[in-house]
Amino acid sequence: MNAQPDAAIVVSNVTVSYGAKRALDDVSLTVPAGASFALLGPNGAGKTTLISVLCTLRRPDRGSAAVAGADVVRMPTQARRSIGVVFQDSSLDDRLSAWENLEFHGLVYGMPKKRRRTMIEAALALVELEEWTHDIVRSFSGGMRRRLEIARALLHEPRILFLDEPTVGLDAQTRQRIWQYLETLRRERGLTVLTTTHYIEEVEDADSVCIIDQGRIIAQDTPAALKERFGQRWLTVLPQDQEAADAILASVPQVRRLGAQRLALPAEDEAATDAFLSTFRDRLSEVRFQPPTLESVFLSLTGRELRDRADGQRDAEKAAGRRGGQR
Ligand SMILES: Nc1ncnc2c1ncn2[C@@H]1O[C@H](COP(=O)(O)OP(=O)(O)OP(=O)(O)O)[C@@H](O)[C@H]1O
Repeated sequence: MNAQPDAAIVVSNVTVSYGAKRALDDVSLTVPAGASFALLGPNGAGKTTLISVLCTLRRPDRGSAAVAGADVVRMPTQARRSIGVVFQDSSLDDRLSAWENLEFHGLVYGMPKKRRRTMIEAALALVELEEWTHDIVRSFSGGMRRRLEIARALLHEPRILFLDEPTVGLDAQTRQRIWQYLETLRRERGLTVLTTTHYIEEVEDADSVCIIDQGRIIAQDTPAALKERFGQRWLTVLPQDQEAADAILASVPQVRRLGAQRLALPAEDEAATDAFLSTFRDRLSEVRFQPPTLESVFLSLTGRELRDRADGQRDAEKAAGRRGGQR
């Protein structure tokens, strides 16, 4: 692997399989130091697997990866010291208080007592949990737990922070707050932040977005450049009934299904769009033009919507499993 001095993360041709299932297929990417980098992809794309490799939890079958200049296979201890991780599923001990959870983490990292104390206080202040310092985590809401996990991930002052779907199942306000903490950290401490998500709206402000699908990277650039290159205007329609949907699908080859009921067709060709609407308008109960979005980038690249119907259900299940009460 070529050393890249200003790169926080370098992944080179990484392949990982679980039995016959190839979760990552020849993945390469570079994340500059201090960047906010979003890994965007549907369920099962390989996002968690990539984070596991970068966190030294899973050895790649092929290829190599380095964080803050430390190869994750050859120098795992050094690699671990430079990263903080917020896993998809909560790994807090909910029988302990917020302070005790952080104290335990500080001990694991061999932080001396005085520094532990200072850092715990600072981390709890950052995520606005000082008031709940000595409360038992079991009584915390989903949002409070996530904030505490972020505080814990930062305790040993890592240079890189990995967050695997940090806002799944949280309400919009809490999600926004979490992104604010991360942005502050990045600006003030030069932290590199790699986040996985399937919430498109959350990656609009990232420096770089990497779209991953079925274990392969299919595009990587700034959100604006991705939209410019791959984004299309789409016309999405809701046929009045199944018969109308079947008629459209049979006669317009470029139409794609969107979820269970809606159909979409590229709207770049005005004449073709007008012809479509004059033929089918009476059989449609909803017509919408969509400007280029990252969602349309994903659709153009894969022929599928990023957020399928199962997602909402999955988010709700995750949230239910995670939430200890609402505050
Ligand atoms: N321990 C495992 N054993 C077998 N297959 C696995 C294992 N972990 C992941 N996979 C499979 O590897 C693929 C990639 O999974 P991964 O969890 O990395 O995706 P993801 O993008 O993080 O999805 P999600 O958002 O659902 O977590 C999926 O097809 C998944 O079913």
